[in-house]
Amino acid sequence: MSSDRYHQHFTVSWDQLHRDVRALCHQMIERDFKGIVAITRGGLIPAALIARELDIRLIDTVCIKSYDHMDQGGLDIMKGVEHDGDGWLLVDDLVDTGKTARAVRKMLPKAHFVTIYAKPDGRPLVDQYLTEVAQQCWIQFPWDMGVAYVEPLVDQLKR
Ligand SMILES: O=P(O)(O)OC[C@H]1O[C@H](OP(=O)(O)OP(=O)(O)O)[C@H](O)[C@@H]1O
Ligand code: HPA
Ligand SMILES: [Mg+2]
Repeated sequence: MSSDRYHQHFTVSWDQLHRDVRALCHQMIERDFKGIVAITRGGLIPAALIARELDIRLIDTVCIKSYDHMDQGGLDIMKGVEHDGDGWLLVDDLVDTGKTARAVRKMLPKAHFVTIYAKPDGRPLVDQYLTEVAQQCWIQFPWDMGVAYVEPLVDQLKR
């Protein structure tokens, strides 16, 4: 499948991401987890921020790749875990089609699965998320962006 399905962008700044992760942590404050399993690579930064808020020191990974930028390919699972996720928090940055989530759910059926952002097709696969984003929207994360000079509007209009 290709990037044709994305018609809009939802740009997330570092600051916005941090606030969104903290808001999700507020909803989990009463819970006690054995540790976090982060789904690489997108889940790593939310996992680190959640670990700090909930004082979790034990962190493992499931290493999996599905996309080359906006192009979805086959699932490449490079590393799993040796348990069923019971008592563990499973973290990814987002769920889109749900293909990644479905595969990880099979590996860790008992984990509490959270993402920061969720699109409608993948939403039923996670236990908790903070913000719903339209299916045709590409979520642009801060680690994929840089700060750039923008020409003043008057100069742009001269060209
Ligand atoms: O619901 P899906 O359609 O499966 O898409 C969601 C997955 O895609 C992205 O990972 P990606 O495979 O791009 O790897 P990355 O985390 O290393 O960027 C994202 O971080 C999720 O893990
Ligand atoms: O909307 C998205 N943004 C970033 N990575 C992704 N991987 C699947 N969907 C997305
Ligand atoms: Mg990912």
